[in-house]
Amino acid sequence: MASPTEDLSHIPLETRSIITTESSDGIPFPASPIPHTHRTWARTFSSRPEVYLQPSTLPQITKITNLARRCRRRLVVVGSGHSPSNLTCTSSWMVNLDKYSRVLSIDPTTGICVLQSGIRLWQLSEALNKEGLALPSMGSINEQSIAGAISTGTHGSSLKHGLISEGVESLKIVLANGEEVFCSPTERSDLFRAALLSLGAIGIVTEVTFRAVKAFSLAWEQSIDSDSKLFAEWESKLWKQSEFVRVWWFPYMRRAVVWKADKVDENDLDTGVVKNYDPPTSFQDSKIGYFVYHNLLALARWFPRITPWVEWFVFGLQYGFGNGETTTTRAVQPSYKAFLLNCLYSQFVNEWAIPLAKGPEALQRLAAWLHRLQPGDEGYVEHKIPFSAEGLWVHSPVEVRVSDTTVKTSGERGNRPWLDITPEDGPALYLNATMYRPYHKDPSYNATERYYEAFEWLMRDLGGKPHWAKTFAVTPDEFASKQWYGENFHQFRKVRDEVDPLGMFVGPWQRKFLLGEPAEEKDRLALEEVGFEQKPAKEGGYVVTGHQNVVVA
Ligand SMILES: Cc1cc2nc3c(=O)[nH]c(=O)nc-3n(C[C@H](O)[C@H](O)[C@H](O)COP(=O)(O)OP(=O)(O)OC[C@H]3O[C@@H](n4cnc5c(N)ncnc54)[C@H](O)[C@@H]3O)c2cc1C
Ligand SMILES: O=C1O[C@H](CO)C(O)=C1O
Repeated sequence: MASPTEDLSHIPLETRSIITTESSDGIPFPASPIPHTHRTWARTFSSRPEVYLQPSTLPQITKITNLARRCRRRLVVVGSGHSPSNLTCTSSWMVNLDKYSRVLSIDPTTGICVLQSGIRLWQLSEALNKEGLALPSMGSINEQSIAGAISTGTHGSSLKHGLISEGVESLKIVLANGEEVFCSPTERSDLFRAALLSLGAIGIVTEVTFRAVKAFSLAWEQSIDSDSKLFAEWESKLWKQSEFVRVWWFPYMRRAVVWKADKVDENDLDTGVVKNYDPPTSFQDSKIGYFVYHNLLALARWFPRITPWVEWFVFGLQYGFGNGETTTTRAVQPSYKAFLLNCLYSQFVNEWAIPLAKGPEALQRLAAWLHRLQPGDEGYVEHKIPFSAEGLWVHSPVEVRVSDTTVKTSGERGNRPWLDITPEDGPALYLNATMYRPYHKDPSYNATERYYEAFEWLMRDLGGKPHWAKTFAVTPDEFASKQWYGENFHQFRKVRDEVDPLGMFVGPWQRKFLLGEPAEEKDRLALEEVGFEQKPAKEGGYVVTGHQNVVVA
């Protein structure tokens, strides 16, 4: 690494001179020599950090933290930038751990692996597979860093599993004072429960000890059928029929795809009784299907009324126009492949967790609202949503998934994140309302805002809480309210304030949703970043700009 003064000509002189003075220790300050533009996966937000850092050693991470304090800068750690909100945006210092991503050890017998926290889930899956191991459960993609997936409460879909973070045995985290500390369910468990879902507000998670499971293949099948069948089987069978079950619901067709998967017996695979095979290429996985759907979505920006027809046409080609057995697709794939979903285009996603039993009511009320059903209409239920759906057309599917965080995690065991959004006393249902942004252009006629306003109203009415990573319009008071997190929210705050009293890991997102606005400007934290301004970007989405707090208490 060349001398910081040569490399960092794009950063303010004042900061540069501190960095230079502190650089006689021989530890490189791993900053990008050129300005970096950070973009979220969906390109909904971008920002220009003052410095972009990719450390590859612990001393470098420690040095960054110490220098950020000296230079009075906020630090943001970014994984793969897959969180859809402006959570990872900053004009201050951004740290990415793609070069701090080694597997430090794997024990094939116990499944315990020790990981540098920047490792992406696809890299981890590859490394585990070589040792005959796998992740116990996964969400729809494998691009996330392990730390990023943990930090927002990422989940898959299974009643036998909770959040991805339930496999975490212990963590190491570099705190704002530059020290790396260890935490686990039995050592500093308050810190552990905060760091397990930290939204970047606690420190830099540097090392993750994770319990993997024996590698497995999944025999999966999916069929499309009427949603009334789904509701009829909800309690008795739907979510219990296989270890992994996920559903995609199509509100205009009133149909749903059920995907279910079970582990294949190891002996059957070894002896060749069962063989891995991929499913046929689906419409949306083909170049033509991808292109056709993208353009139909673009057309629907101008002619939203065609949206139900687009849904029928595209998903008919994708899953079949009939119902039931004739639409079934099957495959047997290694787990790291079977879980993956083609997420297609830039999108907004608004996802909430509600108690599982409320699922049929949620979907029936949402359908009644979207279809503007009147008493006497087939499928009518009273939706009670106090907003109009007149002239509103929305995209599909709504992703319908489950988890049960009560099986392996709890406060008593010391491994339930303080900010876990799922019920503490039973299984959770996640509803994820997707709105695509064809060619990075938002749907027209305020469709997203209107849809999400109603969707969120309904989710609240059913006792839900929003997924931390995604889009939501929630007031800070709601997060801090008794009904939502009880004491847990305050426990998180207490730990946070103790380990980061100067606000090195606080930006406008954390301020708004986790800390709440201070009574007076002088009460802001010395290192926090403030004042996000969002301006429309030429490429679509928003450019986010913030600045360091200058009012030092
Ligand atoms: C296409 C797509 C599919 C998705 N599928 C699912 C799904 O199936 N289920 C689900 O629950 N979610 C899903 N998500 C959401 C996704 O899993 C989360 O947003 C996850 O946090 C992304 O990981 P990341 O590495 O990109 O983290 P980022 O988005 O970069 O960061 C997320 C948070 O983690 C913090 N962070 C990252 N690294 C560290 C670290 N080392 N130390 C401390 N804090 C850190 C960041 O500061 C930030 O607050 C999906 C998102 C997309 C775009
Ligand atoms: O946020 C998410 O995006 C995909 C859906 O496209 C998914 O499964 C999420 O969760």
